[in-house]
Amino acid sequence: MAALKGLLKKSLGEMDFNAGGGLINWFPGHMAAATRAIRNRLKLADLVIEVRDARIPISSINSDLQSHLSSKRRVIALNKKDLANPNIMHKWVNYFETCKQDCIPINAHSKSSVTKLLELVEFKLKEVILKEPTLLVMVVGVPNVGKSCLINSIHQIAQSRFPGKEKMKRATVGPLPGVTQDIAGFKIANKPSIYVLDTPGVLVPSISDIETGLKLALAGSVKDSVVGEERIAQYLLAVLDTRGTPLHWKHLLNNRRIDGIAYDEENKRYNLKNLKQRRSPPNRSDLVYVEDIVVGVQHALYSTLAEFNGNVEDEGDLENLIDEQFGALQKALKIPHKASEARLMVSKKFLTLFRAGKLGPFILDDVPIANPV
Ligand SMILES: Nc1nc2c(ncn2[C@@H]2O[C@H](COP(=O)(O)OP(=O)(O)OP(=O)(O)O)[C@@H](O)[C@H]2O)c(=O)[nH]1
Repeated sequence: MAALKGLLKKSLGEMDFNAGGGLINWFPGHMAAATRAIRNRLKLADLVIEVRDARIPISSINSDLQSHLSSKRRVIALNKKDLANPNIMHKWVNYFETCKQDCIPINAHSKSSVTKLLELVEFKLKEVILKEPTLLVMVVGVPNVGKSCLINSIHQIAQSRFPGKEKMKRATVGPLPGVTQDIAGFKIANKPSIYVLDTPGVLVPSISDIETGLKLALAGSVKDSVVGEERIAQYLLAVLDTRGTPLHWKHLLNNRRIDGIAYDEENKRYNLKNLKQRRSPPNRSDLVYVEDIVVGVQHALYSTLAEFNGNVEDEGDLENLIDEQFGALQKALKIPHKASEARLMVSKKFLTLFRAGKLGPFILDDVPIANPV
């Protein structure tokens, strides 16, 4: 890991990062104002669903608001669990359990997964509050963690539970008794009535170090243009190499060969002939094409790492390996050799594959030994 950190420092050093944000302008100014607004809105909520990205359960937080959030009734939803490594996810769930913090891995696109989250929310509210006529649940989280998708799924579940009922238009809620505010939400339960507010609170991520910023960028919570796709891709390659991940792909690549994709040593490409013959209907060709690319990318990273004579813990060696991998990826991704912006194009395509989960499930944050959430 020392090599990875050294490499980050070298490649990003000129960006003069410091805890206050340095020269990198990670977020537009108006987001800080949003944090103040959320603080006020949070006062209305009886329970908060804090959505985090399951691939970065700690990096996707707003540390300024953590004390505020943990003092409320809170359920942490680790969203995008379909993109996260289930074995490590299990460790994260244990970790949150040890911290006595309710947490549930979800997929915001899946109705059954969101239903389980709502069951937990109802349970948490009903176990303590029976008399309140109206209870409010607020969804918060940093950008791109899936808040809107979650709220959409909640909306659909609410409609099936209470068909014909209108959205709540007005409710007597607020920090002071008798204060009435216009609030829109979806009813998810009766006795007591529980509503989920239809607008999420967007939290500003806390970026205490460059690696946290890169993890957020990799997960899509920070715009690519802020750090640059090449740096993000370089970071991803460094993580994969130092963890030895591409070496595990050997097994996958072998299985795929059995599936019908044979590697043609002579022409240095995957031969899809058998696969195409066996698979029908023909409109699966797009799928086969993506599969072909993924196999090519995995093979490129596997073979460069397997043949690498250096030490991935050495900063210079790691940098050389990554440079070589950019070249191998360029071939695998079929990017014309002379493309002047080849490295940028490689980075963009490589990141797209990673973000779509095509390179396998991942968790970038390490599970802490202990400590609060
Ligand atoms: N694979 C996967 N993708 C998801 C999941 N939930 C959301 N997404 C995707 O993540 C992206 C961001 O989702 P949004 O719901 O717009 O996220 P948000 O938190 O509302 O984003 P902001 O509006 O930027 O605050 C979209 O492309 C979603 O399709 C999930 O559980 N799994």
